[in-house]
Amino acid sequence: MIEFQQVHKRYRVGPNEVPALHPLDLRIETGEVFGIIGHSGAGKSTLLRLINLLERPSGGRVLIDGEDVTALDDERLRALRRQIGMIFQHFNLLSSRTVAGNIAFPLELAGTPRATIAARVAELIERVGLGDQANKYPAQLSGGQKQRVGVARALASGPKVLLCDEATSALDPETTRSVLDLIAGINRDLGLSIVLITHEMDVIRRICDRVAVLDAGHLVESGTVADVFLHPQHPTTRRFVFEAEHVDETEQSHDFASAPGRILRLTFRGNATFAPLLGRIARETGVDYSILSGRIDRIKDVPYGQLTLALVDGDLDAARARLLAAGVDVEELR
Ligand SMILES: Nc1ncnc2c1ncn2[C@@H]1O[C@H](COP(=O)(O)OP(=O)(O)OP(=O)(O)O)[C@@H](O)[C@H]1O
Repeated sequence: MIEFQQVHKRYRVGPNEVPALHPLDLRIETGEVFGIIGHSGAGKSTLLRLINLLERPSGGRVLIDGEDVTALDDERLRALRRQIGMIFQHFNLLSSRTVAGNIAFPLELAGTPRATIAARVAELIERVGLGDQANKYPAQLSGGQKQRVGVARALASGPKVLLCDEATSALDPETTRSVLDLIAGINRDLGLSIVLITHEMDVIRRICDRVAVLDAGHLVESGTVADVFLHPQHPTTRRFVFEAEHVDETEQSHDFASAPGRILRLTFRGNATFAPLLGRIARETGVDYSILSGRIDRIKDVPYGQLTLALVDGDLDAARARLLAAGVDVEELR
């Protein structure tokens, strides 16, 4: 478990101290995929780099499995860093070394015996799906392949935590999906805790269990991805969600203004997404409805549906009560 307790960070710029993170508390559970989302300059990299002490907090404590990492001496800090792998937006591979050589590098630095390195590298190359690329150089690889090397290198010393610093931001959408699937598989198979930072809600939606939203150095919202994604509270979170869904909030409220009756937003999760509820409840309660907007998608592996309806006639309160009883989240928009 990684815990931030009243952690804050200021950078010294010339004679001034500039705040990058205001005091925040955050807990990342062992084995989860935790996402941190925010716009450029929000403090995401700073927060991530406080975990392996690439940055030191200006105040507060960072605990890993109950141990205050800011109090570690150099030797124990080196040991801690071996427990924490990291991958980067621009891969940070050594261009003069092959795929195998890049993956072997941290093991060589740690003084691991040659035979052990060779076996471990072969296993990692298979693990990240680069079986036939071991002797290629980074310049001969695609972006997705380079990031697979980055992942293998980060896993080389058998870490408990993997930090991902905008790991897919330089990749096209299809490659992004395949690298995210690789990371999700590593979390599932090896039980590693994963902390990733991104400015894309789609990345969060695809692989994270929980998410924290940073805005100008403040932690403004956190929770399960389903709760935050389906019911965003803070304006910054709402912007991320609407952006991911290609929804223009102003246009939408204009459309809704001309719809008749009451307006409800229904959120279906899991199996309720595919249940034939609406037609039945409309018939039973005499309510008529028109669909103003809707989507069906997935959050990680769980399907969800979100529909905004304009409801007229019939017994609207009975319809609402039946939806609630069927496990549908109901929000009254008007
Ligand atoms: N080494 C540094 N010295 C001075 N200021 C810094 C330093 N690193 C970051 N900052 C400032 O701290 C704030 C947070 O930066 P940080 O890189 O953590 O944000 P970010 O959310 O990761 O942004 P981006 O997505 O652009 O990388 C920004 O205002 C940035 O300019």
